[in-house]
Amino acid sequence: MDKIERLITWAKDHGAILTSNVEFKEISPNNYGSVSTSYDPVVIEIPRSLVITSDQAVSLFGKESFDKSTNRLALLKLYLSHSRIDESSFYKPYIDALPSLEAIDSPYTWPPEDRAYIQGTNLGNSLNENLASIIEEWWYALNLIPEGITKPTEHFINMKFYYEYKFYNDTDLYKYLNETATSNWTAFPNYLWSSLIFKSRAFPAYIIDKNFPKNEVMLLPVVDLLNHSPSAKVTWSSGGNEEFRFETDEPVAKGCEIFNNYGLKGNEELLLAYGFALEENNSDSVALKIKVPKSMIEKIEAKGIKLPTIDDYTNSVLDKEGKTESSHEHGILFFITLTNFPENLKQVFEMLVQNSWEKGLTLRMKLAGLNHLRAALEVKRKMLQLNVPADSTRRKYIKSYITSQDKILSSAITCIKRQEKELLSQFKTHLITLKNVYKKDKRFQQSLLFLGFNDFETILESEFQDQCWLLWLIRCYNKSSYTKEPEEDNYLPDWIQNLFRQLRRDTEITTQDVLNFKPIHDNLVPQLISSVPEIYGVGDWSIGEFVIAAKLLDRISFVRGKDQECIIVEQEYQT
Ligand SMILES: C[S@@+](CC[C@H](N)C(=O)[O-])C[C@H]1O[C@@H](n2cnc3c(N)ncnc32)[C@H](O)[C@@H]1O
Repeated sequence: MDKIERLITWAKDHGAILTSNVEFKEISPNNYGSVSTSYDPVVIEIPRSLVITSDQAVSLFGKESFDKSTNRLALLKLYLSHSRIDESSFYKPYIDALPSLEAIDSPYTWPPEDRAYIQGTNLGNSLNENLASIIEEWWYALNLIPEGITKPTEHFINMKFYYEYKFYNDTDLYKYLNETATSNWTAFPNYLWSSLIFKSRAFPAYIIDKNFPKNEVMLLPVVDLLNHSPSAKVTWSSGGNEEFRFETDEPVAKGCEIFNNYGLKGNEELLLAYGFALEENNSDSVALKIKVPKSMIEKIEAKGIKLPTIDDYTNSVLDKEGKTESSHEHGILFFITLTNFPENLKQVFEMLVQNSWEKGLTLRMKLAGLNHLRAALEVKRKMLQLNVPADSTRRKYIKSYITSQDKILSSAITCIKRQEKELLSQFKTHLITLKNVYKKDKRFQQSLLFLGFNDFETILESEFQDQCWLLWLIRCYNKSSYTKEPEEDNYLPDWIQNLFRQLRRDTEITTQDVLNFKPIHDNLVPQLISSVPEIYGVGDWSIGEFVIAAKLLDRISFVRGKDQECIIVEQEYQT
């Protein structure tokens, strides 16, 4: 009799009730599940006596340890590790049928070459941090084991891991996590196994007993053999005897797998806690963490922008532990899905680019915000390694995870581009591109011939745009010196001249500013004065003007897209 048969027999012998169409089998190597043998609804009932709750851990470690503990689950996890060495355990048929750490195949235990594929993803980036928090929890639990409990002979060697793991490289860690005997129950790898068993198989305990706190979990033999389908319609309930009842809402066709529904889980959580990912997963999301100073959070909230709450975090592998609703002290965590691009994420970026001349929400803030956000998403997308060979089940899952992240990021970027395009066309008359300047300011255009720029493309090729902007802004400032220029030959908006003057008056130029801009000034001005004195030999063209021009450009423009095109925005600036 194999381990699954033994488990089912044990469960039935102790009161579990299964409809006759439920058959358990190995669906794929190491992956057990159930199929229906006839077109009928499925019901599985598990009596309370078969369920593992914290009550069992209390009976092993004593009530005192539990009362001392602020983390009851940690002791329950230790209980499960311990139960593997307990040959007389009532739950032995269940414990024996649980998958090994290797079979769960969480990224924690992958070999370094497979972990390398998820580098740059949220999952990859947070893996070591997540592992560290499980190690902390293990350490905490070890210290709660009462004196009277016999520990393995290697117990003190096990404890060394707590102090040494930080010095382990990926290969050391891989070896350590995969080579520890199950009998050594206090060793960290066995605690990790237990953690993953609870992550991937536990149910809320209050379903069978309302006295359990909402966050307490239980293990349900037999029902936890069902695999996950996000489209499965099932009901979990309990009758008067504290039994657990699983039922499918519809009949399951003969030969089809009987699925449970683990809830709305993204691929990141599925891969980390369950060791698999779904190719098509509507619940998938990309988490984006934005670090923002506390004062800015207050400013954002004062504007009425609603930031994500703790509920939004529960499905993420990032930032789960110990978060309070409004702290955001480690960053604000946003979730982007294929169908939902969060408005508040956009609003936060708009606030982040606000400058001291902007009081309300301006057009420049909207455009700059969108561009910064797009850049952040593009960086995230570039980090993804899409070329994972699908030559093993694990790599197939990795590929599904990464492909899905890429799809979500790409759709978010498209959404941003669309919103930007709409703004650009709606407010076209408020925007000044360098190309506009080059076209409209004929005098300026001609003066650039002396620097070797015969057309606008040459400016782009030589990456002279920034310097070009500075020259033109200073020319705007000096507008009053060009009274002899015919109006139609130049383009020097008064509003820019006014802002420049204002900034020139209000700004104290530092030595560092002068040092920064001296090379640009010295490289351009003497040559231009001698070649085009009617433009560059009149008005003010000192280093100070270059400093102010750069500061002004920064305040009245935004930088657009991959080409980093700078565009000036005409709007109300409150100087
Ligand atoms: C609650 S258990 C289900 C029983 C499990 N298959 C077993 O052999 O013990 C959850 C585990 O089943 C596997 N699993 C569940 N749903 C899956 C799916 N849709 N595709 C692939 N593996 C799945 C994963 O290994 C996951 O960690």
